[in-house]
Amino acid sequence: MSIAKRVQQWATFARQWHIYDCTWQNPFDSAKLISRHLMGKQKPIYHPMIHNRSLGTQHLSPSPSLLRTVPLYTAQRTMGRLGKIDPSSYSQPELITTKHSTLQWKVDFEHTKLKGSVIHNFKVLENGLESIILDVRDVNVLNAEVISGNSSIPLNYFVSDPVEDIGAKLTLELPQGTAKGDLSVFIEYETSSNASGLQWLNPKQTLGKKHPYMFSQCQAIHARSIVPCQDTPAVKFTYNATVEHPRDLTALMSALIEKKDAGITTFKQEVPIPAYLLAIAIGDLVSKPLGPNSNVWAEEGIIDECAEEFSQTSEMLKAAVDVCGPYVWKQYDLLVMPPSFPFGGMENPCLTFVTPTLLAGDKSLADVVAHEIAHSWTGNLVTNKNFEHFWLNEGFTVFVETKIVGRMKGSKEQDFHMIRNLTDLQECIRTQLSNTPELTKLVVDLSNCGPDDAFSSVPYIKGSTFLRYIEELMGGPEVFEPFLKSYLQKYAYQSVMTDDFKNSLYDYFIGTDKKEKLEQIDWDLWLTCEGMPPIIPKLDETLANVSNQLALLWSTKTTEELVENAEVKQKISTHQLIDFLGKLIECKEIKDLTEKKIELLESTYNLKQTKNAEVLFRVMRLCIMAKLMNRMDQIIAFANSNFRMKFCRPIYRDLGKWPEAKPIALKNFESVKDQMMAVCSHTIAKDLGLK
Ligand SMILES: CC/C=C\C/C=C\C[C@@H](O)/C=C/C=C/C=C\[C@@H](O)CCCC(=O)O
Ligand SMILES: [Zn+2]
Repeated sequence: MSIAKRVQQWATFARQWHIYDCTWQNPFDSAKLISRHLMGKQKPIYHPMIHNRSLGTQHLSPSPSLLRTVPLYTAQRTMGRLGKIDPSSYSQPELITTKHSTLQWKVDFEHTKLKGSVIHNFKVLENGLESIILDVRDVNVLNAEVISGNSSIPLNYFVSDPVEDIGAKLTLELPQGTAKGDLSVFIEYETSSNASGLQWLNPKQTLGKKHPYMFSQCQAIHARSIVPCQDTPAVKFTYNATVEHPRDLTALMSALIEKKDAGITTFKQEVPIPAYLLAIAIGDLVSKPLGPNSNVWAEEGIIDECAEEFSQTSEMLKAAVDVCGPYVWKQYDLLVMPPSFPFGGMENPCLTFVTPTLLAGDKSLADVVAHEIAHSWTGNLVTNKNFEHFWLNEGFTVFVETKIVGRMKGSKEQDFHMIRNLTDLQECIRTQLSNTPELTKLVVDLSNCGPDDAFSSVPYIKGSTFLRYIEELMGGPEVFEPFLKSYLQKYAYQSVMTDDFKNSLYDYFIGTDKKEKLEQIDWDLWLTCEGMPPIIPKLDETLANVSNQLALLWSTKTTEELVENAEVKQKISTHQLIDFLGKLIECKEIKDLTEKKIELLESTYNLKQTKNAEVLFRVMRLCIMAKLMNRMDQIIAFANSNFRMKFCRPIYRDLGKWPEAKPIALKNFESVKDQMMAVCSHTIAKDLGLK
C-alpha cells in the first residue's frame, strides 16, 4: 500500500478515535507519523495516544489491531496541552529557538493581505532534529527553503488542521542529520484577508476619510496570523523588516525606523522580543514631539489634542527609570489608534499603541501611558514564559505604574490608584468571571482555554496587590525597590515563570534579617486560590473616603433627599467621580434608581458634557441598571463609538441580561461586528451566548 493511501486510512481512523501524537498534534499529522513508522521510515519517537479530558491520556503501541481494542473515548476539545513550555503554542523551544527574523512585507490594501516572506535564523539545540514546528493561523504558506551558504534547499512542509482559538501547526521537515547550531529558513507566504491579528480600515472608517489604515494587535497569540513563527513568549528574537506600502502613508513598527524611501520603510529591533510584541501600523499619520526620543503619532485631525493629553510622557519615563533602571529601547513613541483598537494600550516596544478613548481633555486617563511605559521593563524586558504566568507581566506592570503615579502625584494618589483598581476587580469577578471562577486564580491553567478567553483584570490587580503585600511585609519601598531592580536586571532579555520570581525573592532576602518574613508568604493561597486577593494591604483611604461616602449617599437616599443634601455638591476630582460611579454600580441595591435620579446625577456632576469615556461608560451602565429604554440610542451610540473591550464587553453583557434590550443589542452587534477586531467580536459573541 502506498504511503499516501496508508496516511489517508490512518487519518480517517485517527480522526474517528481522537488519536494524537505526544505533542498534541492533530489527527492527520499523527496518522502521517504513525504510517511512516509502520513503513519503517520514522523512528518510534512519536507515541500515538488517545486523550480524554476526564480520563487523561492513554499511551498506545502504534499497532492498528491494538488500537481497535481501545474503547471509544470522545475528546471534549481537540486542543489539549500543546507544547511542553507553552500550552498555547505548538512550537518546541526546548529543541530549537528563533534568534533573529527578517521580514519582507508588501501591504496589499486592496485584498487586505500582507504578502511576502520571513527568514528565521534559528539556533538548533539538538543533533538530528527532524522538523521545525511553527505556529500559523489562516496563513497561506507558498514555499519553504533551508538556506545553506549562498544556496538553498527546498523543504517539505505541511500545515495541520486548525484548532479553535489556537490556529494550526506548520511542520517543516529538515534534511536528515541536521546538526546542532545555526540554521536559517526562508518561508514565502501571505496572510488571510481576515487575519485575526490585523485590522484593515477603509478610508471612510478613518478620521481623515481619505486613506486606508491598517494595524496589528498580536498579544496574546495572534502573531501567528501575520507570520509563521514560534508564537510563544518563551522565545525572544531580534528583527529587521522591510515594508512596501502606499507612498503617501506612514508605516510604523515596534522597532526603530532605519530608512523611509518612496513607499518603502525599513525597521530594526535590536532588543530580543517575544512574537506578541511584533506590531505594525500604516495610515495617514503625523507626529509631534513629546520629549527627547519621544513623539506622539496620530491622524492630523487629533494630533494637537494628543500632544496635550500625553504631555507628561517624559516625566513618566523619568519616574519609571528611577524605579526600574536604564531604558534599553532607545525610543518611546505613542501611536493614538483608531477607535476600533480593542485595548487601552499595547506596550509594543519603541511604539506604544493607545486607544483614543484616553483623550479626556484633562490628562485624567493618561495613567494608561504610565502603565505602557512600565512594560518597557516588566513584560518587554522580563517576559512571562507563557500566558499562564501573565501576572508576571501585568501585576508587575500595574505595581510599577502605581509607583510612577506615586512619584508624580504623591502617596495619597498612589494608594487611591490601587483602591480604584480593586473596585474594578470586584466588578470583574462578580460579572465577567462569575461562571469561570478558576480564571480568578493568579496562575491559570490554559491547557483547554485560549488566552483571549482567559483575559481579565485578575492578573493586573490581584498581581499588583500581591506585590504590594510582599513589599509591605519585607519593609516597604526602601527595601523592596532595590530587590525589584535586581530582579529586572537578573532576568532582563529572558522569559520567566512564577517560580523564577519566587526563587529570586528568596535568593535576595534569605541572607538578610528579613528571612523570617519570607516564611509568612502563603504562596499557595495567593497563586492558586480563587476570588479577590486574600489580603488587602493597608492603603491610604483619604481620597477614597469621598467616593465611598458619595456611593453610600446615592445608593441609600431618595432623589428628593439628595436634592437637599449639601455633601453631594462637594467638589471632587475626575478620579473620585470615576471611583464613586464604579462603587455605585457595585452597590447591592440602589434606592430609587429612576430616570430622575440619573438626571440629578448628571446635572450635579456635569455628566452630560463629559467627554471622559470612563465616566460615560459608568453612566451608561447605570442607565442599563435603571432599565431606561428611552436612553437606548445613547447606550448603543456609546457602544459603537469605540470598540475598546473594557467598555463594550460589559455594555453588551448588561444588555444581554435585560430581556427587552437583548434583541436590540444582538441586532446592533450583528451590524457592527465586522468593524471590530477579531478578538473583540469573538469575546462579545461568546458573552452574548452566540458561540
Ligand atoms: C490569565 C490571562 C491569560 C492570558 C491573557 C493574555 C492576553 C490576552 C489577550 O486578549 C490580550 C491582551 C492585551 C492587552 C493589552 C493591554 C491591556 O493592558 C489593556 C487592558 C484593558 C484596557 O485598558 O482596555
Ligand atoms: Zn499591561
